[in-house]
Amino acid sequence: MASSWSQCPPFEFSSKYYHVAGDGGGCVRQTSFFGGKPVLNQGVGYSVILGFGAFFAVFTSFLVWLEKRYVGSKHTSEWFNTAGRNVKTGLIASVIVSQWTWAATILQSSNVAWEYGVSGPFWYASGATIQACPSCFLLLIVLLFGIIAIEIKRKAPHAHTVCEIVKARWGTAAHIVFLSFCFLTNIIVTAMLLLGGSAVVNALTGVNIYAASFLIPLGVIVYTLAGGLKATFLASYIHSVIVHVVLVIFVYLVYIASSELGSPSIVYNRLVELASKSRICKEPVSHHGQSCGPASGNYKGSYLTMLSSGGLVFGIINIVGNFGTVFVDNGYWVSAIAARPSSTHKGYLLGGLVWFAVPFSLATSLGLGALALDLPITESEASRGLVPPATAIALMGKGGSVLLLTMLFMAVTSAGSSELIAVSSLCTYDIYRTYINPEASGKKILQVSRGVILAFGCFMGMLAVILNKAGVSLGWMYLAMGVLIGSAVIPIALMLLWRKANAIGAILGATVGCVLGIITWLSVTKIEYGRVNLDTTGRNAPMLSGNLVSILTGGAIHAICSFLSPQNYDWGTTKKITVVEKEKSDLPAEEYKEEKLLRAKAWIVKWGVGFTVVIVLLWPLLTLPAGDFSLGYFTFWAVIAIAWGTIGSIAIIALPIVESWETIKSVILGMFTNDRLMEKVEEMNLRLHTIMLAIPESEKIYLLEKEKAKRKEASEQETSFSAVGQA
Ligand SMILES: NC(N)=O
Repeated sequence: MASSWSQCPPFEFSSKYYHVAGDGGGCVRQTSFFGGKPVLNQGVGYSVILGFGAFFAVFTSFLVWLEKRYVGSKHTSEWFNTAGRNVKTGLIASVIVSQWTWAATILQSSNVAWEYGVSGPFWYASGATIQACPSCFLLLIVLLFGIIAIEIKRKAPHAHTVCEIVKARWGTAAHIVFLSFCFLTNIIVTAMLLLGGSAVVNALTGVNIYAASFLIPLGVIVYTLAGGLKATFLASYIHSVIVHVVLVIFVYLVYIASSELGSPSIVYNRLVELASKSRICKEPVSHHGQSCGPASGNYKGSYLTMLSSGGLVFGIINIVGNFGTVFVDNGYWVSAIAARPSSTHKGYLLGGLVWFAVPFSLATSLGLGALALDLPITESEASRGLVPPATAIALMGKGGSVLLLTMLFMAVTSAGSSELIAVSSLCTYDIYRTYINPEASGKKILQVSRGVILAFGCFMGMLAVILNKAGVSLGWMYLAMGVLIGSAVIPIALMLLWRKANAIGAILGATVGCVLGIITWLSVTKIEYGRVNLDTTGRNAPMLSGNLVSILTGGAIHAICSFLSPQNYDWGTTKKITVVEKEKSDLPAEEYKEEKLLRAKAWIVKWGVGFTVVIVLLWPLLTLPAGDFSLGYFTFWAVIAIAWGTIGSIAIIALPIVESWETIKSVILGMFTNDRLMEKVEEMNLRLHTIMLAIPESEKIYLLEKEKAKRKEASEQETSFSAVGQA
């Protein structure tokens, strides 16, 4: 393990990233990993963006058509925007996973692993509060939203969006305020998707970053336009499958199969060696912003510890921002609305547990892998999300970059299509139907929904171009999101959970909390660093204070106002929100029964709290005595990452197929045989027979009509014969 630091390269395994200076001036590290040179050619980049885009546009539209043709679903505006409120557990879980898997989930999680070591992926996946209790809040956020999802079914069963519920409960002023926060959330999430997506496509293939920003949303617009929410759900499943297959490949590569790493003990030994205090990190053996030597702010400078102050600060910022992007993103409300009431809670729990593996297992592999390979990644490359592509290239060459590109494309497009639907339903139901045309027909609603998808899709591209031009990075946006939208989280959650919560408190909490959060963020930046720019505002201290002030003051103001003047609301008006097209539902009425929904709520609270205690208390508490991990402890950690990734992937791939087997069978039968048609004819016969039994005259009328039709036919034949005879 003892290396001679004066020799070049300092480590045999990373020799390709070092060279001896021509003037004999010693060892020089490569100044960056990518060095502006793409690994793949532009043709591959355009093929992935346009090829996958076109494939998904055609394939998903075809699946939706098959469902219409052989399963008999009617494509009304309600179906377009709520998928019939009948989506089952497995598909809901897969939707939650793909909707919640952003470019940042793949890229930023590995960035924090590269910065803080093992705590980074855990903090990303779980979010955290205090060092003594590095908790599982991100998972908790999804679990908590599971409770909200059940409350929607109980208290606003016909709602289409979160803002419809706000208006029904708190009136127009609150509606306008929360509509603005919801749009802001969609814009922030969309911006992050395209910033991460375009940066990686550009770094790996050299495709122009602005062209990538415009072309990535193209395929998504087409299939979302064609099939609405159901299309995004079907595409989400396929995207989830691809993301999880690639995830498992990378995890196994780093810890089992790769010739460069290939076992937890190699990764462990390398991480110990790289963080050694005796390592020389001066120019030009290493450059400013590259990882070298002990990790600052970590216990004993180790990458193998949960005791990391940087990780802790990131964790707190993470929890605030992610509360915002779940609770204030209409996309999650739309998914909850689309879920079959008996599937909602299980779908959210399963989705939350499976999603945990994406940042945790992937970043424990690719993020730590980047460190263990001593890659010369720079701070700027890491902030743009380029840690995982660097590791993928180092381990697998071009194949790795194609896999990573594919995985990222899936994440960006599936989360992007969910954002399209989220914005489209807000514009359609909360602006058009509420303020412009309250009597709008289903057909008109469908037209407006599609128009908004097209418009917002184009806006997505322009937004990414503007942000890229302004130099905003994925990492900066990820940390800033909680400052901007955190203040709306508690008021929006209390809307369905607390009868005393009043309108004025909600409005003041969200707006004043946001303004105070921004003032604090910028003031701390000015005081700490003397100047306010993208670099200084993106540092940990200002982001931490801005995020905390925003969410806490938002909640405190709302709570104080509501205690002073409680609304004592009974959810009467939210229950009266109406659907546009009343149609026969396939759901049995008992799906909406109060006792059943209360049982579901008790279930999600029990299991949500159970899982949270395990991950919030047991898991982190067990890491405290470990301090700087031993080899055995790290091996156990890596095994958890591998197992969680593998089991989660199997569950999310298999369950939707098992649950929808009857529908799949029915489509296949319908496509290749007449069995389905015959089944339908038999069912119609049975229905007619039942009607005739119930209304005896109907049989007499039917026989008379039949006789009349026969006589008519005979007389027509006679006329035509005599015409032929005369001729
Ligand atoms: N969805 C997130 N925070 O990756």
